[in-house]
Amino acid sequence: MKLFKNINFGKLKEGLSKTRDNLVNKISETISGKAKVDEETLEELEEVLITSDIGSQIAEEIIEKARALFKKESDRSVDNFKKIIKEELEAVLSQAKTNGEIDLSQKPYVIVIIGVNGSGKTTSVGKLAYNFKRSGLKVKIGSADTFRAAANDQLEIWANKAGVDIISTNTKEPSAVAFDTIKAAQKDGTDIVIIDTAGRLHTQKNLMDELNKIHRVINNLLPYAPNEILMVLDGTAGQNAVRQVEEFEKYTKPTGIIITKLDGTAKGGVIFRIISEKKIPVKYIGVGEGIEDLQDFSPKEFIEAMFGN
Ligand SMILES: Nc1nc2c(ncn2[C@@H]2O[C@H](COP(=O)(O)OP(=O)(O)OP(=O)(O)O)[C@@H](O)[C@H]2O)c(=O)[nH]1
Repeated sequence: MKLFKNINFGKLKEGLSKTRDNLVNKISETISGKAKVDEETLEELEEVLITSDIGSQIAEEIIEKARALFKKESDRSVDNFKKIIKEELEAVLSQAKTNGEIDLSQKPYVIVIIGVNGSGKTTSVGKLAYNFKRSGLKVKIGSADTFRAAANDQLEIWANKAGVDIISTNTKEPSAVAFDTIKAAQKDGTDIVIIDTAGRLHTQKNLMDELNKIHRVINNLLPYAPNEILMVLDGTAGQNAVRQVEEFEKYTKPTGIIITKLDGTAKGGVIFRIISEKKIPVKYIGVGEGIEDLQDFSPKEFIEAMFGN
């Protein structure tokens, strides 16, 4: 089923302003006043790209591509360079693209949300539930963050705001909450179940193992599930976000990524590294604290918003 697409271009552009300053505006400064992009300028540009958060590998590839194209085309104008870099960055983001559809042939469709503490999991669950509800789907949230009492209250507030059901048996263990939520969903024909989990670090082996237990319990009830394991990454963590994915991958297999807090950070360039190195699709991006501020991720719109056209 094709879902309602939540992309507010103005908000996206505003949210990416610091990342734009750090990347696009620095590129513009380096080439401004120059009629042509010569070899010396290309080297300066490589430096700018490397010091942004896109990572040195992508930076080098872009400069190599520009160099090769300039040799062939002889159009060394600043505009042509900007065109090349836009196309290259969009190609990086398109490496792990999704069609934005979900398969409801078997219900409920189950999404498990994972990530380190404070990355924005609970907030993203609330926003996701709201987006799904707007697509006309019946949604149920399972509050399997049974470690932090406040997390439950927080999630209940979000569920109320989104107007969806929540199962929060906070005296139980997380996998039992997942069990109860799916049972309840089967009973009342819920389309989508979203399971929130407690924040954890890869060093907490027992908590990491618990993720597998939640997975097993869901899979025992529904052999096709979970349909999605979405890892939430705090965009302000920059390069650290890539390491977090690698550490979690030792225990579980994230099928998609949500990058939060892209508003207010200059480090949004990390999205390029995540996609190019991990080849895991970025499904949603958080650009604010409000319920409408979880947007669908689209490479084209993201690049247009970054370059500010
Ligand atoms: N500006 C901004 N803030 C966000 C965004 N997403 C989450 N936050 C804020 O980040 C903080 C942490 O969010 P939570 O959703 O509580 O994070 P969590 O991962 O559930 O935290 P734990 O349960 O402690 O692991 C809150 O203050 C949120 O308002 C976003 O996209 N933009």
